[in-house]
Amino acid sequence: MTGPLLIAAVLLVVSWTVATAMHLQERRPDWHWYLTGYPRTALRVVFTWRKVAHLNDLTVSHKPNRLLLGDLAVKGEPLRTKAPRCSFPRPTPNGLSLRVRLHAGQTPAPFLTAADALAHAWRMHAVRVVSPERGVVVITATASDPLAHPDRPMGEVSASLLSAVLGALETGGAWVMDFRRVPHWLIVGATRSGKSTLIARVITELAPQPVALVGIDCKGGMELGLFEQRLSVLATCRREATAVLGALVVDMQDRMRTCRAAGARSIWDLPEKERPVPVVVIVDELAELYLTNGSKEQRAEAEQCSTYLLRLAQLGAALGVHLLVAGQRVGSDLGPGVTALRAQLGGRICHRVNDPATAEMALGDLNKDAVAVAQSITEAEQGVAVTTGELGGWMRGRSQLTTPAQAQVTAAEYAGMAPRLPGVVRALEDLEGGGRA
Ligand SMILES: Nc1ncnc2c1ncn2[C@@H]1O[C@H](COP(=O)(O)OP(=O)(O)OP(=O)(O)O)[C@@H](O)[C@H]1O
Repeated sequence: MTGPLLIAAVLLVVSWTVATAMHLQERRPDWHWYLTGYPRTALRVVFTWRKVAHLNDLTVSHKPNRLLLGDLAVKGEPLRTKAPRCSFPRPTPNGLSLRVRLHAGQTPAPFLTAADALAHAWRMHAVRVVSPERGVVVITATASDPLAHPDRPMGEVSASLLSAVLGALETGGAWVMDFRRVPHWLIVGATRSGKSTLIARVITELAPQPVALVGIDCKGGMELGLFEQRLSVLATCRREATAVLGALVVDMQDRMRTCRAAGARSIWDLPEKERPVPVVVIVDELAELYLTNGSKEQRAEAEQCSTYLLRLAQLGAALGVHLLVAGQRVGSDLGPGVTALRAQLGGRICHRVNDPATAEMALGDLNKDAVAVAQSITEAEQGVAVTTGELGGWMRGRSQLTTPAQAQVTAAEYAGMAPRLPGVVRALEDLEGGGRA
């Protein structure tokens, strides 16, 4: 009797364990990883490190080369290789990471080359190698592709003013655009790479917040027009854009005076009741603001527009005026103001690009490694981008797909939240009175 009972009990325990594991995997993939995948993989890394390092030329020779004659080791002493010391793998929500201390004479290059081999040896989805300081490389391995489910980033994200959860990063964590931390952002990418989807996502996230959204879409408002109900102002041609940006510069000067009178260094130091509403200016297709037909009038307008944008970028951070600028290209060929503007846009997001120069322009001045990674994004990877992170680092991320219809619904839902910007609206109305372009 005890035999069947025992079998039944074992079956019960096994099925309960399997059910719990499946539930965890579905609901809390990070816990599932910590409890099952991480211990196994950490041990695999520790026990295979020496061998893997040896096979991938990550070791140094223990004995000096003077014992070698051509390819032969003389004196019959076997050459002993020494793997660099690595820390015990630290768990991350979707993988693990370890620090490797290089031997004298070693460089991070062979570790970068060996990334694929390490991923295979450790049965991981991908391995990334960075060198945060001289003599050290950090190897980060991810167990599954978090970019396959950008709508399900792991870990908690605290919702804060002026921050938007865009999707997931390759670490599995949330990809957050926080304008309080990084005040201005540049988004580049070829056509159909995911720029508009990302903008739609940002607007969807900011719509419920007490933030004024100003749209500048010189393609006749075709993209940002979808969100018009939630926008405080929408400019649909360069003439309107110049008027709107000029009025924002005046508004910014008012803010400056308010701060000075209160002895505050930024609007965030002002008492809440006196604090002006933060503004995010969204520019879709930057090139439209700079391109001219060569006429004197158009060149003057483009120059004026560029000066206003630059001024907002230079002074806006502390005064609660933020820029989110998107375009297919941001080259100096658009005009001299573009390079200066780009330097002010500290946050960079680079989708798939058509030419290496665009990736270089978007990321090259901040991080050279990131340029090569951005260039490797394929056409099938819509929404995937390389984004700059903290301390000059970078990361791949994928935005959560937000369709125009979804964004439109959200914009309509929060239409009543759109703060009024009387000075800016007046500037646009004055222009209409004088005849729109
Ligand atoms: N994060 C994403 N996940 C899945 N699919 C995406 C994502 N982002 C974009 N796509 C797909 O790619 C298509 C093109 O995206 P989007 O319109 O955002 O590109 P774009 O860079 O703005 O192009 P254009 O410059 O021509 O306006 C979308 O219709 C959508 O199907």
